[in-house]
Amino acid sequence: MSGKVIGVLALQGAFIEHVNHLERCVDLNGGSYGQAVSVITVRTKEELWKCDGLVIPGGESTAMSLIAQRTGFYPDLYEFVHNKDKKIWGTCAGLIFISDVLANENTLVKTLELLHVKVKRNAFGRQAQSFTQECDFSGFIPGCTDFPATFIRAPVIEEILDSEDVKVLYRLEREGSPQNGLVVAVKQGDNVLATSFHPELAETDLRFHDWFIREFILK
Ligand SMILES: NC(=O)CC[C@H](N)C(=O)O
Repeated sequence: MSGKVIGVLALQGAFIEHVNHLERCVDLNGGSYGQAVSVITVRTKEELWKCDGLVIPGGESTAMSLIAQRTGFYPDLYEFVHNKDKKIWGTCAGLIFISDVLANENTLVKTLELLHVKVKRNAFGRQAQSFTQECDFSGFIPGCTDFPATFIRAPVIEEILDSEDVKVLYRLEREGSPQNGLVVAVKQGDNVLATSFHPELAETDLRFHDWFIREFILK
């Protein structure tokens, strides 16, 4: 099949927002992608193996992990994300689900052991402590100085376990945060991206998803 296929894992959580954002990118910018890009939801292994990349959305990592195990989907997911030719992006619960080690609340989450980091779940507190903060991502997304990043019961990356392979993309500064900020976006090798926040909730702002398509899917 010609062109690239992006899958959005649809077992649980905020997958439809990712699908909408990716489809809008293709509608608006597809002409400059140089090849066809299509977007599908993924619930089965047949759908999964059609994909060149997989977005693992926010939601509840406990539920996502349990559903993957109970439906027998976990082994294929594990194999897929560990294939270095596949481009993987975990947001929020998705970040938790792909990480190696959880610092807390870890009993019910069997992770995919892909991203070499230690993650703290619900690092900013409960739902009521959710927030949107304008972030300067121009260090990795050219010209993107003012992205509205939404954090909902978000995790933070407490420790990078393999500093050769994992590069910090963004450190968030919040009141009370350590001097050099909280790690909320990383890249591992050239095929894995993880963000604590939800770019798919930035209503009309497609810059993050467009960057993901160009820098990961099309490379
Ligand atoms: N918005 C989210 O994805 C929240 C993640 C959730 N707190 C978890 O631990 O899985």
